[in-house]
Amino acid sequence: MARNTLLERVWAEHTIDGTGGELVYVDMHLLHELTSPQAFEGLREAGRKVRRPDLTVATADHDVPTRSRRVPLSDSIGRRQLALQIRNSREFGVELHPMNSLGQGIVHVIGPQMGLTLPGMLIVCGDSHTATHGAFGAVAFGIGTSQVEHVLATQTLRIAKPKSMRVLIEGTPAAEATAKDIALAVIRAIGTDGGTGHLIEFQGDVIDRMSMEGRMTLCNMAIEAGARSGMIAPDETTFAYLEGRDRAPRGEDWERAKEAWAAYRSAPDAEFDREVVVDVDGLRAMVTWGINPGQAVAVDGRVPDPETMADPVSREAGRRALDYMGLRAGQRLADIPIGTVFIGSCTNGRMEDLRAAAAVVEGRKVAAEVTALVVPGSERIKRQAEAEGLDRVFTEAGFEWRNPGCSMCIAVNGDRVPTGTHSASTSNRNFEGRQGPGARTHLVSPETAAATALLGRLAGSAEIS
Ligand SMILES: CC(C)[C@H](C(=O)O)[C@@H](O)C(=O)O
Ligand code: SF4
Repeated sequence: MARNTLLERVWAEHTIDGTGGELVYVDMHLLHELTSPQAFEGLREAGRKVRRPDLTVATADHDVPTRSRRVPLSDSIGRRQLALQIRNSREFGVELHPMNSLGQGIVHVIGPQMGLTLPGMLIVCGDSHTATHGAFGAVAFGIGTSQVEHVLATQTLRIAKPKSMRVLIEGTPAAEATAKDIALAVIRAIGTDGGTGHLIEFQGDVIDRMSMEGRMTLCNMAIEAGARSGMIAPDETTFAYLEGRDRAPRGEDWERAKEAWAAYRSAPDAEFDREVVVDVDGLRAMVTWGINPGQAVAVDGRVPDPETMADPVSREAGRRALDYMGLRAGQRLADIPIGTVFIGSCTNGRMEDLRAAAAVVEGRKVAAEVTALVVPGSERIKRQAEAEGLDRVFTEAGFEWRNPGCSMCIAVNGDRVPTGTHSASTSNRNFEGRQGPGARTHLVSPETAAATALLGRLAGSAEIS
């Protein structure tokens, strides 16, 4: 039985007395347009209100077009969902950051950016990558549409506590390895079902040194290791990120909050339901070669041979991956021609990601055969990047500079990878068809995506000098 862990502590604080721990209170409910219309419809039919509109915030991200905001949406379901979101938010008094507003962005980007995401909170959203918010020491996880309705109506959720799992990251990665590369290494090590039923707490010196953006990238991908969520104990890095954010506490409240937050950590003698150590010593820039995020190797490596894999499940998955990806065992990753490069998503669409990619791109040109796009994670990030001149760095190199949204992460509004061609993408999922029918996705860091765009083949940023 787990005890004295960060998860246990936050969970206990949210358990509603007399319910045997099965009912928890929700501090922040985030909404997007895809998984909320039916939930509001349910409320309407039952004649109910939103219990705590002050703890409920909505944004438009999945369906928004990123090319031009003025053109009619090509997708009529998307158009309907966006219209319903506006109507529902008005009718139920929910704060909405719609398309073309300063607050708009991918839900997992705007929560932290606005200071809505704070240590010790219990946060839910009808979206699996809600795990991202765990980077602040919050318990944050995705829920289904019927649960969205339950939270809207009651501000509570009936749910069993996940098991707790410690992933201790050890060793010193190579300078080129980013949080994304560490995330891919973790998933490769523990498997895409390695975290099933658990909430992962990441620990170790690498985590202590990691920026908030990096921690969000890592927690974002905990879900791709099968976990319910990811979590990192708050520290000075967390506080420095939050200080002065719109909704973060201020003045004396800030001092008091910081003191309280410092206690959100697993005790030295904490017992987890499961513990694993992942060694990232010397880790290089990583790239996926297959159709799940665990099928990853160093970018200067070769496509593995499934026939040499001891585990029959991995062998079969490897065969299937090579078939879908059109790759041969032993082929150099660097020989795969890349037609599309996508920098964006809730995994790697933040300021630090855009700065890192721009530093690689600056003064260089995108290879002739590559279509490359940068989609900032939020409108504020877009404007900040423009203030820093990053948009010009990208556009002068031949990248398209888009409006914020989920975009090519999930192939909406025509932001697709052409069938049968390869993309380098900073998103988090490389499942068959994820970036369009027959699209062949390679997951990478922003730096690797940038270098790949310049060379027209998979390449780490170390290759650009
Ligand atoms: C649409 C939404 C429910 C989905 C999720 O839950 O993750 C999406 O954001 C994704 O990344 O596949
Ligand atoms: S950016 Fe991608 S992973 Fe993130 S919420 Fe949007 S569709 Fe899901």
